Amino acid sequence: MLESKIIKLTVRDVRFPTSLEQHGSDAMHTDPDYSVAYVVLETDSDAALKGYGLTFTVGRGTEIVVCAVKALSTLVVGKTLKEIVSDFRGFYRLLSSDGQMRWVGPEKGVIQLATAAILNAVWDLWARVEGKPLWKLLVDMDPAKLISCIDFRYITDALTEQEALDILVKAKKGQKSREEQMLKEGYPAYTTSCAWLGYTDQQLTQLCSEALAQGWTKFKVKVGADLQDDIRRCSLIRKLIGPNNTLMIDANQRWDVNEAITWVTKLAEFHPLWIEEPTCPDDVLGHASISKALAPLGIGVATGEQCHNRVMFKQFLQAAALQFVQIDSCRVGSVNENLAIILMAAKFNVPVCPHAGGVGLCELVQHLILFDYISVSASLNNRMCEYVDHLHEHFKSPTVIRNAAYIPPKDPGYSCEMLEESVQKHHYPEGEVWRAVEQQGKP
Ligand SMILES: C[C@H](O)[C@@H](O)[C@@H](O)[C@H](O)C(=O)O
Ligand SMILES: [Mg+2]
Repeated sequence: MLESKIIKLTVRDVRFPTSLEQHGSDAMHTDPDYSVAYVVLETDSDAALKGYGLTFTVGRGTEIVVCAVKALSTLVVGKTLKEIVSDFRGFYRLLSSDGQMRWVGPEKGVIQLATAAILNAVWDLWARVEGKPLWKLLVDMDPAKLISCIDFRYITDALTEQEALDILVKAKKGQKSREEQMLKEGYPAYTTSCAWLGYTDQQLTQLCSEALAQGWTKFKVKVGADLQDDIRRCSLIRKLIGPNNTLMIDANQRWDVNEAITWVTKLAEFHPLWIEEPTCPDDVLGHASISKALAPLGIGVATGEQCHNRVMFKQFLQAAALQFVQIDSCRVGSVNENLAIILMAAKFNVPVCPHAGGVGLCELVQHLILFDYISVSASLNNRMCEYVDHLHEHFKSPTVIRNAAYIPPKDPGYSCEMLEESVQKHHYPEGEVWRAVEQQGKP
């Protein structure tokens, strides 16, 4: 089936009106409608084999991403899966370095989100053809083959191919037992569902108490709009979860560098493990200053959900500007680029704690973090994967959480396939959900 040829790419604008109830709200995104550019690759295979992919976006931005996916589609349609995966590095370059399209990137912003959507669909297709969930495809793959999927251009000063290979070969030891452990216990998660910025104190209290009862021990709170509110909310949640559970705070890029240091210092009494996205996501040296200033308070800096590509992550790592690497399955160039980031994090000995939530981000990124544990880092120390309890019901193979841990998916593929009924209902603007929203006079 590797010979299957991709004969058609469709992409749809699928949005969920999450802003109506303030789900997902933060200091910078006050009314997010969680959305995806949803890609389906059709093949000429007898088995009606398809590959499903997506990238996460927010509301009106989706139509631009859909356009970019269409613009890249000619590079994938007509290729066989074999042609792609036998030189995956070359195919990544073809998409990311196209002579006319790269001007609107390169390897950043909308065009990189579109690249992610397409490549996620290709990886999904490949994993389906191999009959394995994506994490297992990666875990079983020969290290040299894995390395051949990565574009090392611009990162060899931080990580050479040989070093990457050595990391993978070294981590072969104990791989089997780590895989068994994951299948039994799952990968540890934290929840962001309790404390979106637009939630009332009452909602926060209720959701947090429910989460505690379900066994959650690690919680993330949105901060950054108003210091007094932050103090009140952090104090409330710290009281609810007690001194031994873990608290993280997330400012979604709200502050200038010095402001970040002053503000977070005032929240230090609540003992957050990390401050996430304190300032502009491109400001490597700013993050380094914040990291340095907050280290004596025992607070680390986490970032990555809006980090363009492997080159930015390289600089963050080189400058000791982050203490937690937040990979995102849809922001950078799919599995190919995330492999590079995961391996660089291993070289620099910085834990990977993925960003998830949105639509489908949990479904996808669980595969990458399982691979990280089983085949790269071999450690759970200071590591956990984000979980948000929204919109899973729209997926064919939704995430399974047990005892606050991700249970490894079993279905073949990259867990990107959505229920066709959900796609149609939420298709923007003609889906029935959006027609109803419009009739009620909401945005
Ligand atoms: C707009 C989104 O909900 C963000 O607030 C969200 O991704 C967040 O930063 C997170 O870390 O989960
Ligand atoms: Mg965040």
